[in-house]
Amino acid sequence: MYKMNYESYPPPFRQENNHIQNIDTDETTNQVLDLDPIPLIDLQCLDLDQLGEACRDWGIFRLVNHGIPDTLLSQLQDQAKKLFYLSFESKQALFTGPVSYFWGTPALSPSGSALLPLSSAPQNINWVEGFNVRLGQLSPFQAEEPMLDSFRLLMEEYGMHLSITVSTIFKATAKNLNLDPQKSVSILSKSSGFIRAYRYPFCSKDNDTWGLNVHTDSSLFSVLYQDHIGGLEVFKDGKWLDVNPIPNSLIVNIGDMMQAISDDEYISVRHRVKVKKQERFSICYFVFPDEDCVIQSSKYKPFTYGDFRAQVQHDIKSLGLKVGLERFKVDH
Ligand SMILES: O=C(O)CCC(=O)C(=O)O
Ligand SMILES: [Fe+2]
Repeated sequence: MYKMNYESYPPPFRQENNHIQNIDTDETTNQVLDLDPIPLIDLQCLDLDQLGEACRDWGIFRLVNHGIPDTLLSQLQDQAKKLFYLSFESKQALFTGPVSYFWGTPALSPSGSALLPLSSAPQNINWVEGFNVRLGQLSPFQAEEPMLDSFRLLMEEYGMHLSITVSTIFKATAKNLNLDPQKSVSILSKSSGFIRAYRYPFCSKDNDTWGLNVHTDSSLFSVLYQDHIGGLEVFKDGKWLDVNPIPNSLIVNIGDMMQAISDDEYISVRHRVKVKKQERFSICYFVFPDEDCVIQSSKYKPFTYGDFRAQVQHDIKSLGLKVGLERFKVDH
């Protein structure tokens, strides 16, 4: 049971009724939601055709029997919440090194700081704050603040579980796409993943404020654990669809790197996050190819993930948006 804490919000997110809303009640947690049409993949009896179909037609699927202990997921969520409820000033001061704090924009540099100063476009602020966790650099780091240190340990454990899960999925997709096993084994980086814990603050405005604007992920795969509030939407056949929160399941997205590797057979799904009249928490894991691994395909010029990331960062700084794979198309 948590109570909202006004001081924990970045100042632009502080609205008059922040203090009365958002007492996490058990009724909402136990709410049973209808299953949406998002494909369901069972990791314990993985069906390659079903998986391939989900990646081709949807670019997103719901993963069940994923093997990640429920207790770990709920501990992670609890610990993230505790950290989000610290005062805004403490969060700004506390998070340095491999765990950084951000708000108002999801566009970060590789070191985890905001790419653009928020003052440059206050009207485009994303209604979100988060912790960015660089998994490869987590181990040697020990936080003095005990709460942060437990968070670090949980993140490390979660990252280990997820790298196994994602590697199983990646191998299955490589088979489904008939990729050369020798080559594909070297694509998935063992060290470059990162995790983001998000809080989408309560928002009373019903205007064009978004938690996250429409985007595709740059990753190979992204794996999302979301709470019971909802807000994530995916674009499918010209329409936006809600991705309902279903207990004990994870959401897997295909990202741009997987779309390129698959020669555009798989879709890097467009998605966005709506703001709600309740706070929402989610935790997202992203996995990438090694920075200097060359991605060969018939649709794109050979490029490395390092090239891609540099281009995305350049476009965000100069145009204010990510152009993405279009930049690397053969006939561009
Ligand atoms: O929080 C969510 O539901 C989605 C997060 C997301 O799309 C992202 O971090 O790229
Ligand atoms: Fe995303």
